[in-house]
Amino acid sequence: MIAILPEYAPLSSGLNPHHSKVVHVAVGVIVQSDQVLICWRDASLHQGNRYEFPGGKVEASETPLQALTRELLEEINIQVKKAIRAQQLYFNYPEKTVCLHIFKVTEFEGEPCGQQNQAIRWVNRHELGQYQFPDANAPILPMVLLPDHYVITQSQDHQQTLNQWLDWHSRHTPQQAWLYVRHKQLDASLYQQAIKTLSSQRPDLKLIAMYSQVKTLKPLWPELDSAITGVHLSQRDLMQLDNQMQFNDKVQLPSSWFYFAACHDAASIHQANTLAMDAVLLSPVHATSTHAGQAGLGWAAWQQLCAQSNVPVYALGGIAPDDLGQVHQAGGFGVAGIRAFYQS
Ligand SMILES: Nc1nc2c([nH]c(=O)n2[C@@H]2O[C@H](COP(=O)(O)OP(=O)(O)OP(=O)(O)O)[C@@H](O)[C@H]2O)c(=O)[nH]1
Ligand SMILES: [Mg+2]
Repeated sequence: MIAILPEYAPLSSGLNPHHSKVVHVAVGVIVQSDQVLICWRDASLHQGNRYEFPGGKVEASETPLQALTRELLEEINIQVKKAIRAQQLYFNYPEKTVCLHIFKVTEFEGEPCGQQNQAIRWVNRHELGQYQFPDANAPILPMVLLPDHYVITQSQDHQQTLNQWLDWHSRHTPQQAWLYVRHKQLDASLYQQAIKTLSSQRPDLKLIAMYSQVKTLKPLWPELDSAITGVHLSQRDLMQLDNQMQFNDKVQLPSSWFYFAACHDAASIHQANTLAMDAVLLSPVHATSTHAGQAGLGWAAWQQLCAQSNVPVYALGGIAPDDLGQVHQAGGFGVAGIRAFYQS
């Protein structure tokens, strides 16, 4: 969901995040199954007379997470127990530049209650678009729809026909999964067939198509828009795009899609920030048999790169669903993978 506006000021535009004029704000998107908590923002406040996610300014002595914990206690009287680092949104309002440190809060103690008489309400995460938020908030709406798990198709083995490969994925992919349909050997028409087959056999899945295939398919197959949820760019695809304008103009892909990009280094993360990808897959955490000869980054290097991303980061490369807690500890958002993610 490319939501970039000229007011968004990613690091690459020359804005220094440590510049004293940037107001750092910790913001909590509190999620309980499909419900998200929103609060009314009084008309007297900056960007008031709208809904907001609770939070406030980070004080000089605090980390964003400490500020989040303090603000959520002060504003809605809850104790944050688990907060996942999700996004950093730099935005130039006419009056000031803010950096919103967005956390997804999944565990807390206490019953949320407006401590400044502000109205609060739980709304369905699919219906957030019906409410008006401060201008900087647009990328939060797609973020709350992102899954914890991002599943990638297995490679088609030599003894398998395409139909057998599709059948296998139809039978083994978990319910409601987001499935990246990765198949480098198919030409555009077979790839289209594969997407059609999977979306009819498993309408519950959210299919992510290869960006390189979609560029060719798009003019030929208008229904593609509704068959897939998003596209996945390789690091190479990502680095070949010069700027946002080029991305939208050249390929004319719908802005309602989710854009995922593979990243392996700091330059590609920087590019994903600039192009406002919805999420990145940072790999490989560990060496794997699918990418023989490629060394793993290891958690320490992975965490350092992850910290440079302004968009949600999935860990990929020798990762299993059980690693989600460790990924959150390292500042990541979700887990991605191949073998470990299927049902037997
Ligand atoms: N809390 C919050 N602030 C937001 C959001 N989106 C957004 O642009 N902001 C901006 O972030 C800035 C700081 O937020 P705030 O007004 O909550 O700060 P605060 O709780 O420390 O308030 P205070 O300075 O009155 O004590 C404001 O300029 C506000 O417009 C949002 O969703 N939640
Ligand atoms: Mg506040």
